[in-house]
Amino acid sequence: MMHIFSEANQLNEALAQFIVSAAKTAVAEKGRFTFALTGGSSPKKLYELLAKDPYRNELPWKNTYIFWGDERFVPQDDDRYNAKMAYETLLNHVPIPKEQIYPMPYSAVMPPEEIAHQYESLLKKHFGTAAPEFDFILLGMGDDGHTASLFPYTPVLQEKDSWVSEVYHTGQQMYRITLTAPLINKAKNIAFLLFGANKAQVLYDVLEGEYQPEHLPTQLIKPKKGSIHWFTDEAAASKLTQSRQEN
Ligand SMILES: O=C1O[C@H](COP(=O)(O)O)[C@@H](O)[C@H](O)[C@H]1O
Repeated sequence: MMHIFSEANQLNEALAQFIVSAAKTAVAEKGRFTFALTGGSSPKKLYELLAKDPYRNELPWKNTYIFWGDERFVPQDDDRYNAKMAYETLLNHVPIPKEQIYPMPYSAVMPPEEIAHQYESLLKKHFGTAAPEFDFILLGMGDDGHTASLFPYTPVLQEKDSWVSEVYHTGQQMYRITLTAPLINKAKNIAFLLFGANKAQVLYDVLEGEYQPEHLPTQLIKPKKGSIHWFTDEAAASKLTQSRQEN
């Protein structure tokens, strides 16, 4: 479903309300809300908004468990570390028990494969060995069609069994850790957040172009039972056909 707004503020408010509603539903049904955050620049204002009332007050922090969809394999104090921004804008300002926050760790001595295995074990401990179903996964999308750290033409796109994987980004010469598409697709709610004219062509290609997930990994995101929501501004949605904008 598309949610298109003329202004970034309206978009962030609508997404914040949607998150609150999903969180309340999850807590009412199961007593907890499992929420995977995204990195990149797009969610910064949303996180700042969630850290303020009324959202801060309305979110069930004591029953909320925070995870990440992906992480850059850099030290925790590096500005590129996705969790750093989330702590600074949101998590340091809300009454969530610290032990309910699970950033993807970095280690200078352990290889990224090992960290990916550790994070998968952590998810198994948390969700049990059956298919983990996040209540909410927030995602962004890069200009190249990647989402989380599912980058074009990387082996992780073929992953069928693992829930978490390392991936090497040759351009950035950096390892990343990412949830895999099969795991993301088990989520109850998936919301993409994107802004700006620079995302217009790729959004059109992903939603209305040929299915070529090796080139546009975001096309792999097709929830099995859950729902997918696209929160965008008018600039990002500007190349979509009218009928798509209305769906
Ligand atoms: O590198 C990343 O980029 C994407 C998109 O980021 P944005 O700055 O264009 O919003 C993000 O979804 C991902 O989590 C992050 O690691």
